[in-house]
Amino acid sequence: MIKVLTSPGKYVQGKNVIMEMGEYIKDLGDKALIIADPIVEELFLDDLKAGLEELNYQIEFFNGECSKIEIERLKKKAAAEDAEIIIGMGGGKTLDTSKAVAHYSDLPVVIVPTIAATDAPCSALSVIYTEEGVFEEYLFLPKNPDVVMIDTEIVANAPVRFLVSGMGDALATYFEAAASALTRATAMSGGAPTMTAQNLAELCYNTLLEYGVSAKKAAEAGVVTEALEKIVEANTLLSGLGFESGGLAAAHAIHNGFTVLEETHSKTHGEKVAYSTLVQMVLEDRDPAEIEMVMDFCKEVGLPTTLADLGITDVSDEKILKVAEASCAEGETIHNMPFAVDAEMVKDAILAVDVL
Ligand SMILES: NC(=O)c1ccc[n+]([C@@H]2O[C@H](COP(=O)([O-])OP(=O)(O)OC[C@H]3O[C@@H](n4cnc5c(N)ncnc54)[C@H](O)[C@@H]3O)[C@@H](O)[C@H]2O)c1
Ligand SMILES: [Zn+2]
Repeated sequence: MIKVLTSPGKYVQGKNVIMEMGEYIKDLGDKALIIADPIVEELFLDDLKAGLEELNYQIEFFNGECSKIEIERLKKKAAAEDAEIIIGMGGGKTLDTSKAVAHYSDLPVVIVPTIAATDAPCSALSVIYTEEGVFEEYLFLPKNPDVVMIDTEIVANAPVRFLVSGMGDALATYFEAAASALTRATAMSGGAPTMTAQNLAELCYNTLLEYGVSAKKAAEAGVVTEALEKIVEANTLLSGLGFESGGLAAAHAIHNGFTVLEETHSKTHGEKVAYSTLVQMVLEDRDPAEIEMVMDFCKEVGLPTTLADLGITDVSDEKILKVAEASCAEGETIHNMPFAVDAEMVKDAILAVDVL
């Protein structure tokens, strides 16, 4: 059995690091195409310009969905501009798109998350959606980003819901890695989990339970504290390395299932993943006290624990079965669970979490 751990070339985190961006990327090339979430123009274009003083760059705004059409559009733009580096700046969708554009253009990529809402920044993976926002496929990339740089001042001042969503995404990491370790499933890294990945996933979970509430309060006040720094690292780096090299299992497959319901489209990735983590715990028949502890954590930080919280108010067996069937599609990570899982079981577990 071959074990593989994969990671970005460099991870940089801290207050106002965006002002020093040029320093960390100057060796990668001279001319950059910045693929920016439209929010960048509104909120921190000046800081970005200050951080890139000596670099030659063009900014192109992201269209809103990480779809094949958008990736193709930006790839053409990179070629037209003779870009030597792709810089992705924004939320998970902008970052995933930037990674894919860099891959197809054969260029290095620098990832600058402006929220800590998912574990997308560090991975060698882009999640592709249709133009309508329905999950389409995972695009596996040959390497992780060259640099990931996250400015905690920006994250602390973003809407709190995003930091909480990142905790939801990070919450799944330990449970999915633990399930994958039992089956020794091949993780997204291309090998079985190392001890390192499993321990990072566990550190991620413990950090959430210990510092999650305090970090949320810091973000509500718009201040950078050590607790906030710890949660940003858990959401971005620990969860990223933990899922990619530790393995995914039921929770993310169930998340993908939820995307078939239009009602859940206004909920974030992390919110759907948090609920799906509870569903995985029920499937696993975990100790009710442990499930209750995780539910209490979700309630305390504001993650969904009912289907209504996920936007699904008109609940029917038929509708939830659709979610469950999509979760169990061939090739889904739910099949990394240490026991056979079928759509009926998933449907019942989704409904059970709602009543719990
Ligand atoms: N590739 C991976 O390994 C991986 C892992 C987890 C999730 N994902 C993907 O990530 C995506 C979800 O990412 P997301 O939740 O970040 O969504 P997103 O990229 O849609 O961003 C959410 C919103 O936040 C806004 N935003 C960004 N920065 C902001 C700021 N500082 N202040 C205010 N608003 C800001 C954006 O404009 C956007 O409207 C999904 O497509 C999911 O599949 C990928
Ligand atoms: Zn995720």
